[in-house]
Amino acid sequence: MNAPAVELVGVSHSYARTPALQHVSLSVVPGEVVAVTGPSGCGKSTLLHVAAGLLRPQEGRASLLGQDLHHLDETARAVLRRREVGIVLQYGQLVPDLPLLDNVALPLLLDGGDLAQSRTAAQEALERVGLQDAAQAVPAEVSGGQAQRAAVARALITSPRVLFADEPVASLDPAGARQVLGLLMSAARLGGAALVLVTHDNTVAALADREVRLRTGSIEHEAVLR
Ligand SMILES: Nc1ncnc2c1ncn2[C@@H]1O[C@H](COP(=O)(O)OP(=O)(O)OP(=O)(O)O)[C@@H](O)[C@H]1O
Repeated sequence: MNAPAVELVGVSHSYARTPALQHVSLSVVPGEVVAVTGPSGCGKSTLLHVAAGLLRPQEGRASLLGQDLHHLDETARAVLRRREVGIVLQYGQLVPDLPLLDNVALPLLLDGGDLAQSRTAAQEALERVGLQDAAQAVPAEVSGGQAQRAAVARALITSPRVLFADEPVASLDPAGARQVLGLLMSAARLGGAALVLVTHDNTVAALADREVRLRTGSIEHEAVLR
């Protein structure tokens, strides 16, 4: 059995008085695609933020690639995320002042990558999401769907071992959604990345190996799909 790439054990978290997650445990092995589903407000995004080390839960443990996130300081967590993890959050999260090319190159540049090589890799990544002609546009000059595709290109540029995607195709048309899902799925199926896909869309969830359905912060149902 493969060691889990993503692991949550007994995670609970509340915002002020709103409980968002209660005693959630989940592991995802390399190459596995897990869809996290459930109604609005059930805790999907909170789960993803905890699993990616963006939010420290009040109870329980979260590990990435065998490293307990509780034992890493903020800098070490950021380095682990930058090198090994790709994250696509719900609303793009691009740097407003940078052209898409440099937004996508950023994970390589922050890790000391050569500027020209990083930009070449970013241009190739933009081509894979159909944005080769928008490389010099800043995020405010492109549509929501284009910004979302750029965020996917940025998440994939380091060939991460773990991918988290929060509604990655919600703002895309059917062709764009197929393209982006194809890239994320092949990072898992061919590249061996563990992929956690938050979605409210049953047709997207049906592509996963396993579906984990949340309800009011707890796992209500788990189904092996393939
Ligand atoms: N920053 C925050 N401050 C206060 N409450 C929050 C915060 N973020 C989330 N919540 C609350 O925590 C609960 C879980 O929210 P979360 O965003 O994880 O759910 P979700 O399933 O991802 O929702 P959606 O599908 O609408 O994005 C909800 O009741 C939400 O209102």
